Amino acid sequence: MMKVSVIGTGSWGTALANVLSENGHEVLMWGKTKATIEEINTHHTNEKYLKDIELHAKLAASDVLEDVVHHAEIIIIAVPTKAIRSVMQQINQVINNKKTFIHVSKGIEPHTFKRISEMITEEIDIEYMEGVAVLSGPSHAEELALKHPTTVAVASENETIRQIAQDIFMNEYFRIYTNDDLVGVEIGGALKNIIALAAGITDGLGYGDNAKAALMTRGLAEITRLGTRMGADPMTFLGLAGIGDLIVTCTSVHSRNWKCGNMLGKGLTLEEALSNMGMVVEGVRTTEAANEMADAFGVEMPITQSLYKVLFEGLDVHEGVQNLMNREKTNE
Ligand SMILES: NC(=O)C1=CN([C@@H]2O[C@H](COP(=O)(O)OP(=O)(O)OC[C@H]3O[C@@H](n4cnc5c(N)ncnc54)[C@H](OP(=O)(O)O)[C@@H]3O)[C@@H](O)[C@H]2O)C=CC1
Ligand SMILES: O=C(CO)COP(=O)(O)O
Repeated sequence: MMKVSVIGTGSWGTALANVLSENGHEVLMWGKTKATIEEINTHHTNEKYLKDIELHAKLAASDVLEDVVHHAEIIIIAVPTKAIRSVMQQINQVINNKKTFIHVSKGIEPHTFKRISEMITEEIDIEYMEGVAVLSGPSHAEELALKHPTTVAVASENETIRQIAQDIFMNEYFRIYTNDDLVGVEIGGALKNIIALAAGITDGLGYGDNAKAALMTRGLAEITRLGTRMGADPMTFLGLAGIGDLIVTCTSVHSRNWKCGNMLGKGLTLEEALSNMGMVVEGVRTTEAANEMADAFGVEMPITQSLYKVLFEGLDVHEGVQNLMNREKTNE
């Protein structure tokens, strides 16, 4: 059994830390909100993020980053993409030996187009970096916390790290597949959130399964186009981190991206929809990044580009759908 640290006490960090504790590892979580830390340590719950779930009795949390970083050689990073750089900079201030980072976040940084593993590598001094991996796939925290069968991929350029990640997480309800396509697994997890927002919008507008199936299929085509341009293996997008995660996020009642899109389809503004959520909706910022990337690399991404106009330029959602349907005739 191993010591593992988990950075982030939100829904995904808590669900994964709970699995690691269930698997017998000695887990210490870090979060910035004292009340959450106290609740985890005292009541073994995290009601804001994982309602009605009793956490493993040995799962512990702290708001002292230094203690959590020094606790283990394996560090799980589970904060929203927007917080990655600042959290990694704080970790770099207190780190004192080599660590393996396994991140579970789904996004791309606007303007720089950096993936999460690239941001982590940039922010941690090289002498403290053992390696980095991503864990991603169709997995809502709410279901994993209930021990419902869940499968994900873990990708790293380093085979030993892939195997360590597989070994620490895997159990009878959480099945981990290794994958050597770090770029593809990160890009698939990030870009599916854009399509889930769009699927939420068409559901909110009252369109049915035809529209959603169209978005998922044509969405996968544009994810694959941008992903391969970034160096991913196109086959990755037919796996858990591609189509698998696209299915779960576009069809699940748990998806924050789908829920946010649904509110937009029902007429709420982006600001209103986001303030109703209270949890991270990664797809909004990723749409900004992917829209810039589509322009910069000359990759055709009509769904992403229409959604960008809806989110950031005030395009009416009905018009967004009409624009997509009335594009130039083309081959599949
Ligand atoms: N939820 C899920 O089912 C899944 C989520 N993911 C991905 O995991 C990542 C995290 O998501 P999730 O756990 O759901 O998000 P939540 O919104 O549930 O929680 C976010 C967590 O990050 C913390 N946080 C936010 N900003 C900062 C900051 N600047 N510094 C330190 N901590 C910060 C929050 O702290 P506080 O509470 O103190 O504000 C909170 O603990 C996302 O990229 C998401 O896409 C991936 C698969 C499944
Ligand atoms: O990535 C996820 C499921 O695999 C979580 O999706 P949401 O952020 O839309 O809830």
